[in-house]
Amino acid sequence: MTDFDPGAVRAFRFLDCRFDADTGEAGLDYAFDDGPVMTEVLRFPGAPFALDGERAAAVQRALRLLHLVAGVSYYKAAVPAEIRIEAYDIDAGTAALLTSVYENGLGEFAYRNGLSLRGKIVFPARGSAAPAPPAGLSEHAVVAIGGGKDSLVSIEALRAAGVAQTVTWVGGSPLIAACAARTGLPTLNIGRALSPLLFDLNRRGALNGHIPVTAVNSAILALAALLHGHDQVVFSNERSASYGSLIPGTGEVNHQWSKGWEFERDFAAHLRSHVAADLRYYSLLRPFSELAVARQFARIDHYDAYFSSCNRNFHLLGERPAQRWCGVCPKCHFVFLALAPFMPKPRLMGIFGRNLLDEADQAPGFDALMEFRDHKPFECVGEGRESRAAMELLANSAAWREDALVKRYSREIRPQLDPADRGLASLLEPSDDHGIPGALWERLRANFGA
Ligand SMILES: CC(=O)N[C@H]1[C@@H](OP(=O)(O)OP(=O)(O)OC[C@H]2O[C@@H](n3ccc(=O)[nH]c3=O)[C@H](O)[C@@H]2O)O[C@H](CO)[C@@H](O)[C@@H]1O[C@H](C)C(=O)N[C@@H](C)C(=O)N[C@@H](CCC(=O)O)C(=O)O
Ligand SMILES: Nc1ncnc2c1ncn2[C@@H]1O[C@H](COP(=O)(O)OP(=O)(O)OP(=O)(O)O)[C@@H](O)[C@H]1O
Repeated sequence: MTDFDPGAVRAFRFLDCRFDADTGEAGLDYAFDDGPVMTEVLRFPGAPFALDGERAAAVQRALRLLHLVAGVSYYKAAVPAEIRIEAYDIDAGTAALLTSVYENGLGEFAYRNGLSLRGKIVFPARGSAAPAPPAGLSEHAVVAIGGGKDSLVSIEALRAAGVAQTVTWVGGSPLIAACAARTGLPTLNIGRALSPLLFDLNRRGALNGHIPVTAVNSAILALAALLHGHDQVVFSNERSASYGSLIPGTGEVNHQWSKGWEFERDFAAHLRSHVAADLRYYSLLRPFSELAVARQFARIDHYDAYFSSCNRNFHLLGERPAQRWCGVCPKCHFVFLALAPFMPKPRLMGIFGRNLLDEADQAPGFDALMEFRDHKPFECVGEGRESRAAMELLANSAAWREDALVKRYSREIRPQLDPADRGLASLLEPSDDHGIPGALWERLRANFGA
């Protein structure tokens, strides 16, 4: 049935949002024109919450920010020309942040749907906002866990640095729950249910595509931190996430824009200025490349039988893979390639249950990672130069050089590359763009050394 016509919708409406401190349940309401109310529901464990004074006010501001950011899932179903915010006003700074999140975060969605959204997403701003005061938060990290290698590297780095942390995730993934339990640390699992009406619209002809899910999770964790009186939200987005896929004729399209530095910098500044002056948001892995993070992950084997970076595990609806690693998607290809230079071969094959680099029919997947005759896939994978550098290391390794795809690289791809295009050293150097607190950064830098 395709009876929903996105082109006929005039306005997307942010109706209202509410939080019940006795139950820990939040409701976020949206609608198209005069259509039914679409409600997203979040459940924050730990209720009842005793909130008063500045912390109660900060929670209310964080709730509104979440309402505005999470609206992207619903807005994208029709991308109408008008946006209305009906229960409260936002200032120009908030409107600018949201325009950036919607325009950039829906970049892949727009490209795949043949739409041009630049300059067309207008959040109505009214009035001004006073700078947010501190909310009396205590030093404690709410650290996001996604079930893959990156957040586990951060969790272990925070543990080594002696930072108190609660391992936190959104949604009902059993895989993430198992990884979180394996850390042996305090955990927090936040429930999130999208409105069933959205899935109904999808079946009836709505526009669909990728949304900036890390922006949504960031807003959820910011609210969780305030509810628990914690002063920092820590993500594990690496430097490579700031670089998109280069599409001939279109330019750069970044699947993981909300994992990039631009989003992190702007969102962190917004939380401090508009939500609570003492709430920090940063990515612990921001200065590092995917390869530097993979090298760090290879130094511990505590999670080998638990983690997975394969996104096929994380669908809300439908099938999940029988194994933790499907072995054929871009994330499986990339993580196998990135870990191979830093892990004993039997260990890596034990994790994946197979040797992806000896499967000749998987050549197109690895070619795309290296940006050879294809663009980098729309997935959370490293830069092309990282994949080339990893393959170069394997081509020089007795353990790997006879495997089908490594041999093919040496024979067909390597001769076409400039040596500067396949070097490792510069990729392991940390960069300066990050928001990690000073003392922690010094310890982390030492911990990540060669
Ligand atoms: C797991 C996954 O990759 N899902 C993407 C997929 O969704 P699909 O239709 O196959 O199924 P479901 O995940 O079950 O979702 C059902 C529909 O629900 C809507 N929806 C879902 C989550 C949400 O937050 N908002 C939503 O509106 C949507 O209409 C779904 O069809 O394809 C979708 C369309 O391309 C993607 O939007 C789904 O991506 C999820 C939001 C997701 O969690 N993806 C992460 C695994 C992911 O891509 N992470 C990125 C981070 C990128 C970023 O910008 O933050 C990464 O690791 O690189
Ligand atoms: N369900 C979730 N709830 C909260 N945070 C999440 C969730 N899924 C992912 N994240 C966080 O989003 C960021 C990006 O996720 P990403 O999948 O890249 O990381 P990962 O799962 O730790 O590692 P990998 O890159 O190996 O998959 C990480 O900080 C991760 O902790």
